[in-house]
Amino acid sequence: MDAPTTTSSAGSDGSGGNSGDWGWFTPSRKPDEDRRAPDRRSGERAPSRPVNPIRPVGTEADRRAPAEPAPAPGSGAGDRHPGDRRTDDRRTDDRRAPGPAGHGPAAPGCEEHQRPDEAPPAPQDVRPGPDSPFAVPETASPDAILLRRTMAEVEPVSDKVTSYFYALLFVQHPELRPLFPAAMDAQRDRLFKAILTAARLVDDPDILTEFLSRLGRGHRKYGTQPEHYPAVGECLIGALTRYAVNTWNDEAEAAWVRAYTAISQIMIDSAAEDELIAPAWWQAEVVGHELRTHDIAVITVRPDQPYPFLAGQYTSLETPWWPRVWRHYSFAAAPRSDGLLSFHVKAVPAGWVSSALVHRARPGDVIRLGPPAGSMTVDHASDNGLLCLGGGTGIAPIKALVEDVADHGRNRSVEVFYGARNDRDLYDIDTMLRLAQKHPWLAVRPVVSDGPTNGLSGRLPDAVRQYGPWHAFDAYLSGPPGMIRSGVDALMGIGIPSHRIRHDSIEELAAAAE
Ligand SMILES: NC(=O)C1=CN([C@@H]2O[C@H](COP(=O)(O)OP(=O)(O)OC[C@H]3O[C@@H](n4cnc5c(N)ncnc54)[C@H](O)[C@@H]3O)[C@@H](O)[C@H]2O)C=CC1
Repeated sequence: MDAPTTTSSAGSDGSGGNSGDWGWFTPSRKPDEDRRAPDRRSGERAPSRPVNPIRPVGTEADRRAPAEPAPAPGSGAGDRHPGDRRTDDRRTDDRRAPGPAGHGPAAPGCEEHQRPDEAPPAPQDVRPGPDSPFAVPETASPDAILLRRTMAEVEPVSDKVTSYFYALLFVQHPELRPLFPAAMDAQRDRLFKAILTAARLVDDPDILTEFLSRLGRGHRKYGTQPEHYPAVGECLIGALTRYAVNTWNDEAEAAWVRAYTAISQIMIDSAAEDELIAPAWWQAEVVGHELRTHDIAVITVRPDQPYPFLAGQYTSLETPWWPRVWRHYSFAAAPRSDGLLSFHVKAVPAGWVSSALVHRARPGDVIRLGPPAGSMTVDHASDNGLLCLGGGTGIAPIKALVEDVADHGRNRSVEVFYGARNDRDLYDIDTMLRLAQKHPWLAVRPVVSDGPTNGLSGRLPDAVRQYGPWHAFDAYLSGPPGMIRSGVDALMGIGIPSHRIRHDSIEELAAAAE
């Protein structure tokens, strides 16, 4: 979320608070292909910890009750500065069920909940259409049909559902508030989106288990405990009950309770297994901070204990200045013998974490790292070449991949197209060209889209089309979401099949860019 999140790589720092791995899921691989933890001891399993059954919050009468227009903790008006760690303002006096008229918790931002004197919305046909993300496949199980119907109904009002969900959660369970960032802006839809993703995958147990296991492990760094899951489940059901007025009934509720119970169980079990082999987070001291442009820094850190990862992966990172706000960054170097890790960070407008890392962090500061994640890694069993497109700071994991190929000594052909808006933004070109001088199997081509250059002009995908042939190459893309989208289209257009194209989750990159 972040309080439960993840998948692919990153470098993401949108504005607002969030944490975690929620939105990062691209179901690209089956669990047996997951190479997330190179040193994971596969045989050892933690005993399953049964999840408590969840109990729906509220009653039929409550559903129609209005919300009291008071801000919920962390919801705008009531928010403190996100850096403020105080937790002494828990609204224990508000600890009551979402209640009869006038006593229910307000959704953040005082959103318009239904008033008691309003007629309930007329029942409508809310069956998901064929183009809906919640379209019901013919093979769907009865539970999946019920879940998808609910989702299709609440999706257009997901903002309200999410606000109400968090209002319920923080009023009913104030003890959970400190697990979340002080400012909830970006966090708000992460948890809910992840729940919906899980519910959508309910008929695909392999992918669902992979997603939830990653999520469960990723939640350890937020301090999530097994006993928190029923609380979240109750409030989820409470929010759905209120907003899925057309599709909610006993059957739907039972399906959601079953789904949520199964979801929680997988997350709890994977967290328990992970506890046996890895810390919930790593502390890392900043040992190098190099400002490459006015807004891009290369930061080197020393973890307090060994940090196993693969080149091409990313991690989540929390700074001391914005507690509980986690951002994703890719490792900018392959694993090193001295254990140091490096990141490329661009300060984006209203990006709290990125701005702090670029303009405030200094050697000696201590940050926290979550576990490694992402599947944009090199298949060392293949002889294919690597075609790499790195846009802006998206060059960071590409550099790590190049080093990884070099470390494996197989001299596979690697062709890097390094895109930037202008020459000045090619902040890592010297490093990349040095690598190319050292390794005859590596070619690096700078591509500048918005200004004069002595190199290639235009957009990365167009530049790639001018070269090739690429039929014996696997493709790796890293950069802004628009570049990934157009890059994937271009590569598929020139005949590279989708299973040989790797990139981080576009959804997450897009969310981070908001
Ligand atoms: N720092 C890190 O570790 C990582 C960062 N990222 C992501 O990379 C991005 C880097 O942002 P900036 O450096 O500001 O890059 P930018 O916005 O300056 O663009 C970099 C390159 O991508 C091209 N590009 C941008 N939009 C495009 C589109 N719609 N179609 C085709 N080409 C397009 C540009 O022409 C330029 O060549 C961020 O979204 C970040 O989340 C991705 C992976 C790792």
